[in-house]
Amino acid sequence: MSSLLDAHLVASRGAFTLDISLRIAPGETVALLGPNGAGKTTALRTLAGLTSLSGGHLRLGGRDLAPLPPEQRPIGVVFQDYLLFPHLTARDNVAFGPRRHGMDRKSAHAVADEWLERVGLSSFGSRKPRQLSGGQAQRVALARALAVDPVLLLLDEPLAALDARTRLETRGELRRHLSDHPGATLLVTHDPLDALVLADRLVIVEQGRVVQEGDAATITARPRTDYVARLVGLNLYRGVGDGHTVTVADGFTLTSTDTVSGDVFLAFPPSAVALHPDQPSGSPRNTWPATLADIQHHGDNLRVRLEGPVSVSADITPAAAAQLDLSPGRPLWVAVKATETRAYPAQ
Ligand SMILES: Nc1ncnc2c1ncn2[C@@H]1O[C@H](COP(=O)(O)OP(=O)(O)OP(=O)(O)O)[C@@H](O)[C@H]1O
Repeated sequence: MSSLLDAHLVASRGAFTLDISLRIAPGETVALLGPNGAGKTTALRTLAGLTSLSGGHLRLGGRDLAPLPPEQRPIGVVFQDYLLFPHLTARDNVAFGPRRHGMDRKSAHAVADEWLERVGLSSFGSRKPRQLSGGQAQRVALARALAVDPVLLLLDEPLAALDARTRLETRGELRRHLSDHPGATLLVTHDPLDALVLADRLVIVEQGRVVQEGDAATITARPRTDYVARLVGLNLYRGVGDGHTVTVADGFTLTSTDTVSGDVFLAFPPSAVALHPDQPSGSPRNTWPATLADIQHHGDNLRVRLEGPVSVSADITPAAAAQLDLSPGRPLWVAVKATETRAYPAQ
């Protein structure tokens, strides 16, 4: 599909340099994920025109946006700090965009009322921002960004301020809107669930560069950095492959049913790891001795971190934990079936 947004964003903020390419097709939602300080907000700011480009290009629907000031860009923005006009009511905040695009007051209010209803705030239209909770203000900001039918919609952690229940509802609501939205959408989020539910494609940035992009299934199956592996909850190792074995640390090899060679990654989920008090015998599995370093709750299970020739996370049930008598420093044996690992080229 041809791109609606075609951008190569190069910009500096202090010592930090952003240099990423982004393409988004009409109707497509792309999630931009990355650790703190990766450059996500800087990317949004360059798209919105709040930080200028020092290189690259920025085209939306074939039109060069780079020379345009923020207010002339056909872009709707919800920033993390969702600045609303403090002196305007919620309704007038949402009506502001349509009014600025030349709509008469009555029609703009009708559009605003419709959007306020969609975000569940129809009875809050006459309130000023200071009379709204953070979550309500965020939803007004969302309504305000959507009310102008933007060609490019930018969402910076749009659900972060909402409580769990409202977040669930609003996420579903947002998903419905995004699937109707003919424009391009860029969503910045720390929440992998938001990304998986809302986005068609993920772009992962670290230190101002794209480290991985693709659909959720591809990224989940084949993470390429520690950050991505943690994000999708996998153990990830880089090593040298030779047939079914991958040397991931000095003299330490793991076995996979995949066939690989050269520079490769090997990944498996914490649920694929079994822990034993003694060396397991007989089965053709990856086994090694390790020491328990940390235990945390993870849903109904426990996630255990072990140190050894490589560090590894394991998910175990509370019952198994009780049997193993887990305490920090406890020596254990780790076992991972070769069939549960995935090995794939790093390049
Ligand atoms: N005004 C500024 N002056 C100098 N450096 C800045 C400025 N704003 C941001 N930076 C730096 O730019 C880098 C990228 O910041 P940015 O806010 O884009 O990251 P982010 O991915 O959005 O992070 P977070 O997830 O924490 O919001 C960081 O190293 C940050 O310290």
